[in-house]
Amino acid sequence: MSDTERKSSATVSRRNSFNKREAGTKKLQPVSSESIKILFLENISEKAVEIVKNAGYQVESVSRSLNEEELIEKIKDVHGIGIRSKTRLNSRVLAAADNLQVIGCFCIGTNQVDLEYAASRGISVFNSPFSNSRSVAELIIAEIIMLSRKLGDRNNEMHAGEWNKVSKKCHEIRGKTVGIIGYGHIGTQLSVLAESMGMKVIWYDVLPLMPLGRSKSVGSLEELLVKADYVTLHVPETSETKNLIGEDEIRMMKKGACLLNASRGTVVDIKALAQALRNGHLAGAAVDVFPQEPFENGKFFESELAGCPNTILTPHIGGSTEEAQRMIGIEVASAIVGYMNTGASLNAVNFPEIDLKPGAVSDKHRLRIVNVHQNVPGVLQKINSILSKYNVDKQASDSRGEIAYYVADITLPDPEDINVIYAGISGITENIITRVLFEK
Ligand SMILES: O=C(O)[C@H](O)COP(=O)(O)O
Repeated sequence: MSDTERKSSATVSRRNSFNKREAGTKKLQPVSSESIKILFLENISEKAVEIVKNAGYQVESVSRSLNEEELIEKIKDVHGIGIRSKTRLNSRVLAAADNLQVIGCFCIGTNQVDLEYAASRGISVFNSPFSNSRSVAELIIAEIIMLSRKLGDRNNEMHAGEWNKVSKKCHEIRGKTVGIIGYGHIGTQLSVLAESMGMKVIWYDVLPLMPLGRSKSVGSLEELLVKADYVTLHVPETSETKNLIGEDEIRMMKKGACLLNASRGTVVDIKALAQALRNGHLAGAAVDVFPQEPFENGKFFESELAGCPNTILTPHIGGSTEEAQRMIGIEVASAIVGYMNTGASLNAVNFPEIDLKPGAVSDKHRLRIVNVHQNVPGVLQKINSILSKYNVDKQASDSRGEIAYYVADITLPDPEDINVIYAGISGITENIITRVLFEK
């Protein structure tokens, strides 16, 4: 659908619904909530499904991720999509999404989405920056103990019928040093848990941050690698973190140290890690994330790490607990509904942030204009000249990079005027998306 077709079909549906509006109604919402289509992939929690259904939207939930071609087909007519870490929303996929207005990443990471391209198309992206951090931190604590007691190997042996009672090279974690790379939501949770179990905590972050408890920041990654008995990664996937831990960094680690990665698969050079485990430089590793991960459960998985000594491999389950998924479901689904119904972009990761509170309830024809436009001089003047005939109750605008976001509440003497306003604003050359929301 071309931009012109997109605009005109929206005008028609909005006009029809506006005429059906009942007097004395109070909540902002899109023209016709029931025509909004949301696609959820990767087994997003039932709680999230419930929230978007309660908003009146249509929702389709698929338990797996989709590949690029499948996505291009499926994303065509949806207004919102919910994904987790596996689904790649690159510019080719997003270019096919004619109606898409909002993306919900039901996880922490947003590296799987081309955020800048999404913004340039007026699509806002939300995530859940901390709801699964406790689950990841608990997994790391469990794995530190498992590695220090070589539980993975003992478990495998027992299942294979071999009794192997040993204490050599098995240790308590009390008094040992854990080195946390990335002191964000997960790193700090882990810091507190590890310290409460008697571990010494050192950490390294590119930002100056407040150390929790008795933890200490170190001046460089190298210093952390040299000092820690357990090195654990909690960084996002960026160009700076790609292969952050390679052959040289592994060599710097203490002989007999362990490496844990529950961040992103690209952060560790898997080949170098496998080699260090096989030649005994490292005593163990726990890896939850991989450069290539299967799209769905039950698929074949292979890695050079398979069969390495004292190596725990898990299928990207750091955040996979009922508690985390429920919390993430509530947080991100509410952000999607908030954005669709009121235009609130607070905490969006790629968008200017506006959260315009609706004014006192009125029995007049009040509506909200939500507009994304190119961030160039003169656009606000054009919008305001279109709105100058009407009473603008409130307005707000903000910009981020190449896009600007504008939200205004206006009162109309004649409901039919909405068509003039909509056509005017969406017809501005710099317009990216214009939406109209009603108090119903
Ligand atoms: O980004 C995250 O929050 C974690 O990697 C978990 O991702 P998941 O929701 O795909 O398990």
